[in-house]
Amino acid sequence: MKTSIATVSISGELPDKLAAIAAAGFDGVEIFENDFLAFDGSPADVGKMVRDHGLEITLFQPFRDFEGMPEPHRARTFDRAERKFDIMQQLGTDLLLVCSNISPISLGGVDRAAADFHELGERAGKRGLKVGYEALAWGRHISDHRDAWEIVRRADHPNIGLILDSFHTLSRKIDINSIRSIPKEKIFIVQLADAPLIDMDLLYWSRHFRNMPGEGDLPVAEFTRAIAETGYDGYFSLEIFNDQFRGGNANAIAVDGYRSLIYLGDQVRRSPGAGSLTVAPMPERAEIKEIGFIEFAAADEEAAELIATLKTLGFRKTTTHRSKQVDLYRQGDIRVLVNTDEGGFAGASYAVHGSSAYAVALVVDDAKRALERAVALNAEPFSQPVAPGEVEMPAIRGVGGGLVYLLDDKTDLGRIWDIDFVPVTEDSGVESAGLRRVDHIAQTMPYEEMLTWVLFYTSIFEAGKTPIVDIIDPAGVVRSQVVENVSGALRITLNGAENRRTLAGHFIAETFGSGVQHLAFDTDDIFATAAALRRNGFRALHISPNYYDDVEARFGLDPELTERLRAENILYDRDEHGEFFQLYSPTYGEGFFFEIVERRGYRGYGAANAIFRIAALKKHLRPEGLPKIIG
Ligand SMILES: O=C(O)c1ccc(O)c(O)c1
Ligand SMILES: [Mg+2]
Repeated sequence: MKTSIATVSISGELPDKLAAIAAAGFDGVEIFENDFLAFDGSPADVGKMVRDHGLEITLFQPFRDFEGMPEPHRARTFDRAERKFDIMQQLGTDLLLVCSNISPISLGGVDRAAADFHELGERAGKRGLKVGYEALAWGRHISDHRDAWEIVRRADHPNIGLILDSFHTLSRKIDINSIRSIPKEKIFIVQLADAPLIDMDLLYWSRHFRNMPGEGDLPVAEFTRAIAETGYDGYFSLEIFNDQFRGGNANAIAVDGYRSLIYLGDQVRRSPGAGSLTVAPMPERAEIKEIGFIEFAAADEEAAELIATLKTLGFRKTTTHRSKQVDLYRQGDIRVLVNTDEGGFAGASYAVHGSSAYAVALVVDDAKRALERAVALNAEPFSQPVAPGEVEMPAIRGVGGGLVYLLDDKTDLGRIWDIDFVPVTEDSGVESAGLRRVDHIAQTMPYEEMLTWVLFYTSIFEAGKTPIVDIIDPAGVVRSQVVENVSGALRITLNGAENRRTLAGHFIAETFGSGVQHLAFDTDDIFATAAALRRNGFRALHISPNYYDDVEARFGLDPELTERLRAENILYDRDEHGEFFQLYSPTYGEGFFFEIVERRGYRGYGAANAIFRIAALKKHLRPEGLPKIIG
């Protein structure tokens, strides 16, 4: 599989775009005409710059409003094409993309268009160039790749072929199967883009909302599979028009793009009939069996406050690390590590972000293979020295520069608590609150980063994503999307903040980056848990009484249940699968908090309650700009 990306997909000036594209690992680049026109240098200069980066120019585009023009426009259109051929020869590329005509004066007729292409093929052939025809989803006469293919077929010229673009085909829900009967040598190149499902005008959707394969909702893998089944093994080229990417970080977008293509190739490679596609093999997506631990970096009073909170939540210190200042707090299957070591990555993380849950360990079937896949997908591996005899945990860098450790039961990784830790007996003076496991981990990030991390998790791990929902904060909207696996062992909510006045935005600004903003633990009996927490001295987040009147009316609750919810500050929700109960802590530090949930079949995350608990949580934050009050 040869990889390419259109310059239009990346932010910045042409030289910056090319540098980012090359650094990310692409083999080729489509030169988008506007990027070329805005660049102060000759076509030959651009060609040299591209090749100096080790890239190939896969095509020059777009050439618009060509086929079916009445005279005298027709003659002028051919003159225009000759001028573009001149540029292509100086650039050093042999393929021109012609997109279907949108001009109101263009004439229909498959044979007329085929004749135009035949003549263009003659002219291109004289110069050793080729022309590919692409059906725009909003083309005036041609808006379907099947019609474009019929024109190419009738043009019957070796220098005229078809260009398939997943967006144009999938946005119109055109039968993918129709691709399988196109001869592979007539497919000159394949362009790929995904998009979120939004019901809007096709042109506007395409020009502003495309995203990388796997980031949206279109069946791009099925589309690619159909192409692979033709035997095509040429370039797959990303062509992403996206407002956010245009303003984003060129390097990060290019890395995401490359990851999306490699991941797509891997998905297609695994299906029967895709044998022609040359893709380097990598281990399959790793199945997450449980959350191994969550590790906080903390120091001084913040560490003391965290430990005190963990105790009121019913956690007990059970073991301590042999060589580092790291203690393990346990309850049910939940393991929370508190790392107060000044050395190592935890110390460095603390210095930058303050106390935070900077590392999460995921238990997979085979940690080594999971790491291998992550690295194949350009994740950044992480390691640091360990003391002799201690276990070296494979890890990759995750959200906000934090760590994702990978554990398994196959190796010493499964015995890490016996090897690296020694038991302690400490009377914590608190009772267990019946917390059983981690329900979900909420990571907060700037909105622009969300697609990056959705792709990161779903490409490396066996997990799917839910649609994005809007969470209303009194100071703005926060977008939330869930990455989860079928067993429920992995549930991560990604929250994208657009401004710093929201609870999520405040957290990012004050902790200097993205990270885990809250942890949700699961109980079998929320009322028993609430009572135990109260006895431990835990103070639940106070919820407005108005909420309970509404919830009782909305769900038709028994007033006795409403009264119990109100007394314990428990939030309630229901979906078609069952009921949901939520209890929150106040915020700590710059907006971190804990949540406790009981699921009675319910599958969501209480989005309907978010507006109420966010308003309540925000009351605990110090006002913006005021100095922190100690003590
Ligand atoms: O939006 C457009 O006009 C446009 C141009 C060229 C393409 O290849 C395409 O997919 C869309
Ligand atoms: Mg296209």
